[in-house]
Amino acid sequence: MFMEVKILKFGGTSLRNEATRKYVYKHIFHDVESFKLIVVVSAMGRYPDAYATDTLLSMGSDKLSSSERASLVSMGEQLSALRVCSELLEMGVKAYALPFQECGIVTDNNYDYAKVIKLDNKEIKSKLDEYDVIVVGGFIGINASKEVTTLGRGGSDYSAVLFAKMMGLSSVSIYTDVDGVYDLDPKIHEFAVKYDVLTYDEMLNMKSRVLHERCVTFAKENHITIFLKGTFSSSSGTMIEG
Ligand SMILES: Nc1ncnc2c1ncn2[C@@H]1O[C@H](COP(=O)(O)OP(=O)(O)O)[C@@H](O)[C@H]1O
Ligand SMILES: N[C@@H](CC(=O)OP(=O)(O)O)C(=O)O
Repeated sequence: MFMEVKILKFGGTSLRNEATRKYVYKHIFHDVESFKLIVVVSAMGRYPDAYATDTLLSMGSDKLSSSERASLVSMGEQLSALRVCSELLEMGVKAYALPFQECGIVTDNNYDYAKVIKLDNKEIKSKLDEYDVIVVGGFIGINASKEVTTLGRGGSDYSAVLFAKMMGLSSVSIYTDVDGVYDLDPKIHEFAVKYDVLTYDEMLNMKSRVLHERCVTFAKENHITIFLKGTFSSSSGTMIEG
């Protein structure tokens, strides 16, 4: 039976521990009924959590080359994908953790803030024929020599829209620890007001860290609607489009 593909991205704050990942799996279980899923994951948690990006960075010397630093830091996303995949398999879901070499996001050699030069869906498409859920680390790409590169801090949001483009999809769902985009950071401002809908330009002008700038710019250029939703909430979130 043909099933449409859907992309869900979960940030590090949603993947921090078993309790938070229970909410992640609720969303996956809901959508896997009707779609084949590409689940884009960030590294689990924040510093000093064991495998968070800044924890990994703190283990590396300044003397590492940028390629070595990309290898080190990408391990957070790789571990996260393998852990989420393992937990899904234990729950009976036909899941596969896509290795970074198969991600199809081909970049230049700027290891810290790589520029995407090609999107190749061959590997992911063939795995989607076989599995119901493909779990893939966000924030990472590969260069022409199949070395790992990174897309810039916070770049997993960008990965989500890159996979949408790669698969010819017109929307992505990005889940985070707040239930939408607000006029001010809702964690700091008690009376912040949530937007139901925003244009790409309104989102870019806010300069908020809730979505990576590269993600919104790419979505705008490629007409990809972003649904920003709360992992721990059932509200409809914020829709970002034209
Ligand atoms: N205008 C805003 N609306 C919503 N969240 C915002 C805003 N400005 C800043 N934030 C912050 O963005 C955070 C989500 O981004 P981030 O920490 O990168 O999450 P994730 O781990 O899901 O990638 C929220 O916890 C919130 O504190
Ligand atoms: N883990 C990377 C990439 C990322 O996008 O993470 P998050 O989705 O948790 O903000 C970082 O911290 O930069």
